[in-house]
Amino acid sequence: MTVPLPRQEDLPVPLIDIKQPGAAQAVREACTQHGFMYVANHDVPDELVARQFEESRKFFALPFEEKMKVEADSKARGYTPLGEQTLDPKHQTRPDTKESYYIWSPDVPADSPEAQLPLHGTNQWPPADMAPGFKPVMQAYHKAMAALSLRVLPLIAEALHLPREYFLERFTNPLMTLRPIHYTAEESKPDQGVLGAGAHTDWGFLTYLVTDTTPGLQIWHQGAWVDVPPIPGAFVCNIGDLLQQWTNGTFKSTLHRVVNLVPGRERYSCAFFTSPDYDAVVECLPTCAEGGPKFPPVTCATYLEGKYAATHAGYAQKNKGPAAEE
Ligand SMILES: O=C(O)CCC(=O)C(=O)O
Ligand SMILES: [Fe+2]
Repeated sequence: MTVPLPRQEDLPVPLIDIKQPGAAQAVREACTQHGFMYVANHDVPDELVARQFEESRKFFALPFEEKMKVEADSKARGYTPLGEQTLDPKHQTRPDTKESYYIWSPDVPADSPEAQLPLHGTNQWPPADMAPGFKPVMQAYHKAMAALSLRVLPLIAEALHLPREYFLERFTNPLMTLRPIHYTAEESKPDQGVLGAGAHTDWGFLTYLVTDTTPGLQIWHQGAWVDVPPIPGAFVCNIGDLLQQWTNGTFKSTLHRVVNLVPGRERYSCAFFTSPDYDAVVECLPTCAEGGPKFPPVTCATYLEGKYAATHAGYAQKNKGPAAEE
């Protein structure tokens, strides 16, 4: 770690060294009280994080027509332009002021049977002459993040008083999505429905977020929006809806949003969304059953597809029945 970590009392959510003894209990407290934590001592090299940002900046700086050559397809792989996503349609007057790029695993050949499944397909990459470093760096970053998220699973299981391998058995071919994001310099006006990213909860199991030094992430905590600034060397990690449902609401999938309060300043972040196997059934865990199940069982597939269709205009358009593209 190159920069010393801040003191816990100066932070809005717990900072957890995932190798420290007692980490599972600290995770439990963070996930039940905040739904968010900072994850430190994660072994993803700072240098790889920095290279990810370099490639992200270079890609998003390309001309619009070039980026649109790899526009996200019906499997949500590729570039989503400004205006394509509205995370909180009820309260936003305009789409999120951001553009992004989705890179997934599983990444399967287009002619394989797996590619017929929703949300399964082949990653798209910008041509090498347009963005030479993008593919190798994003692939390396995806690999490092996938490895980290599998290392964290036993800790989550322990925090829930489950056998340590419980989630690993349900993450044999998991859906994991890397999403570099670029927010424009436009100032957000939350009371007028203009935001970098509208208020939302994440949909999957756990999300690992890294941001350039620009603040903007806010979480809804005890009736107020609270800033969660980036910490160099740590990921912001939050619970998604699937883990909330799995834990019967014990772990919170917390509402959050992105606001640009510094007009004229762009922002780059990169989210790594983790979810279990496509066909994993998410239903009340035995250790969280007190009071009876609060959510009906759902498969990972059904839940995620619904969310893509509800918030991504491009995804909805490309999947709207037999006449749709592809
Ligand atoms: O960019 C950020 O700080 C947050 C992004 C986010 O919440 C998301 O993509 O789900
Ligand atoms: Fe989010």
